[in-house]
This record gives sequence, structure tokens and C-alpha cells, in this order.
Amino acid sequence: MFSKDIGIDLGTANTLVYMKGKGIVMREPSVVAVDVRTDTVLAVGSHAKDMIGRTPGSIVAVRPLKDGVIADFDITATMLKHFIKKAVKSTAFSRPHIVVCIPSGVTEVERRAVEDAARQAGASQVELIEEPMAAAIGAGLPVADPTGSMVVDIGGGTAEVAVISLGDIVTSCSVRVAGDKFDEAIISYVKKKYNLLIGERTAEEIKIAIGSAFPTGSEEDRASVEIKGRNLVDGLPKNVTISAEEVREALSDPLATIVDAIKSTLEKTPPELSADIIDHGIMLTGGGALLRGLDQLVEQETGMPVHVADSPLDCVVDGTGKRLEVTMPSSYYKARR
Ligand SMILES: Nc1ncnc2c1ncn2[C@@H]1O[C@H](COP(=O)(O)OP(=O)(O)OP(=O)(O)O)[C@@H](O)[C@H]1O
Repeated sequence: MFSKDIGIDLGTANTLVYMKGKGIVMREPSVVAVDVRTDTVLAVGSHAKDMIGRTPGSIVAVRPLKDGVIADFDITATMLKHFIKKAVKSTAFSRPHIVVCIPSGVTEVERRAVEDAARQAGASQVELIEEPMAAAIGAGLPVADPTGSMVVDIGGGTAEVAVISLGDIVTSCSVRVAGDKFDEAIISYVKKKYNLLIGERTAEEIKIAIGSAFPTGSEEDRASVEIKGRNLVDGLPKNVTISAEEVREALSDPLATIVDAIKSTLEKTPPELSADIIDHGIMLTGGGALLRGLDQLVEQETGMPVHVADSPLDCVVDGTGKRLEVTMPSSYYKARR
């Protein structure tokens, strides 16, 4: 029988929905626009993201999950309900089973808020799973085997590093430094060097266009882009050209934090599992894994082989999907309670 069971990657940057039997049915930015005068939600997802930095005083476009935690409870619940209702039109007779993957830094109270929101949106059963585990499953790592698999999931708010064996996390480390901090680093670099104020959207565009973690010796190392912002000296709009090398310099501090998290997790890993990681390498997932040269940087810093997952942005939601498609032991998805 056709089932509307869904898996959700409730990410700080993007929310993805996987429907059993269909695959990924929705990808939207985790953004909500609210009219503060009437306290009503005006837009959710990409429409709301387009409004960031461009709203009049009466409207705020917010990202309810920030730095890997739920910054605004009620808005997160509203957004989750909106996405669930959009993906699955549940009725009293077809209440879906929902698997939600949430950042591992969320508190017990926040977990309950997510569960309640999913139930209010029509879920009959709600299961919460840990992000690095979902990412590892989605990336196709042999998480159930008695062998060490290392995954590094770099999203918008958090970078999660985990070593998994026999269906459970053996050692892990989570830092609140990921894609958003890369954008912030670009903003402050441009401000310091050029006295130019740019917005979050522009910084993200620069990162995606010419950002890199390591010089790869290719033509792209010499790329540059023209950016527009507000001159901090006279307050007027201004253009400057920024090079790939400058962006790499801007990103070096947040990247060093992520590399340190990987190294400290490796230091805590039992020797047998370390040996497995030397053989199989480290798997990078999450949107941050798309940063050019990141695999080479991690490889140079750790001496381990490093692979980037096939579809890094989809790994977490694919992991929740595999949970719905296959019956696996619940120990795979041990939610931290
Ligand atoms: N080509 C790219 N190069 C560099 N960064 C990218 C690229 N494409 C997307 N990103 C970044 O990836 C991040 C979003 O990744 P992802 O969707 O995996 O995060 P998330 O799951 O929402 O966040 P979290 O895991 O922290 O909850 C954003 O910061 C985005 O700017």
C-alpha cells in the first residue's frame, strides 16, 4: 500500500524531505518571514530566503535554527509543520511515520518541541535521529559492520565529526563552525580589507563561486569576482574585486577549527578503528563538503585518504529515507535522550 511516511533533515541552512517510495520531494531553505505587526507568517522556504536583508521594519526574515541549535522555538515548529503539510496531506486515516534528523546540539526541551510540532502536523509516530549517523548511512558507509567509519558532516551551523562502528557512534565531536561561519569570515575580511559592508547572501555567493580550502593548482585558483556592498567610509554603494586567494585566506580560521575537531576525534579513536579509517578514509558530507579543495586540506592535515560523498547536500535526508525504506535495528538511530 502507498505510504506517506517521510524523513526530514531539519538543517540550520536547508530542510529536505524524503518520502518513502519516492525519494527526495522537497528542498527548501530553513527560513521564515514574519510580519511582526500581526505576528503572522508571510513566507516559508525560498520565498522567505529571498527576503533576507531586504525587508522593511515590519517584516523579519529569520532562520529559526542557528549555530546548530533551535534559536526560535515557535518559528521552528511553524516551519516544520508547513513543510510536513506541504509534503504530505495527512488525514485522520493516513497519519505518517516521520523520522526527523536534528542537529546533535539540541537540548531535551528542543527535541520535544520538534516532536510536538511533527505530531501537530499529523505524524502518528515521530523518531529523532542523530545527524552524523544519518549522514553516514546516506553516504553509504557500512555503519552496521564491525569496522570503523569516519564521517565529517559540514552543514550550515555545525560540523559534526563521528567514528561509527557496529551501528553506533564510538567517538564524536561537534563544533559550531560550518558554512555560516565561512560566510561570516568573508564578511569580516571584506570589511577589514576594503571597508566594504556586504550581506550574508553576497558572502555565500562569493564562497560558492570562488571559495576554496586549498590551492588545487587549477585555473580556478586565479579566479576573482566583483562584489557590491556599502562603503563604510562614505556610506555609498561600492564595487570591489576579490580573488580566490583572498577568500581562501578569509576562510582559513574557521577551516582550522574544523580540522582540529577532526584531529581531536582521531586522537580519541580506539586503535583498531583508527586502522580501519586509514584503510577506508574519511567521508565528507553536508554542503560544506562542496568547498573546493576541502578534501585535499583534510588529507594534508590528517594524512588519511579523504572522500567527498556523491551528493553531499542529500546525505542526511537520504539516511532518514533509508531508515524508512529498510527496517534496521533501532540502535542505529539511538536518539540522545
Ligand atoms: N558549492 C558549495 N561550496 C561551498 N559551500 C556550499 C556549497 N553549496 C552549499 N554550500 C554551503 O553548505 C551549507 C548548507 O549545507 P547543508 O544543507 O548540508 O546544511 P544543513 O544540514 O542545513 O545544516 P546543519 O547540518 O548545520 O544543520 C551552507 O552554508 C551553504 O552555503
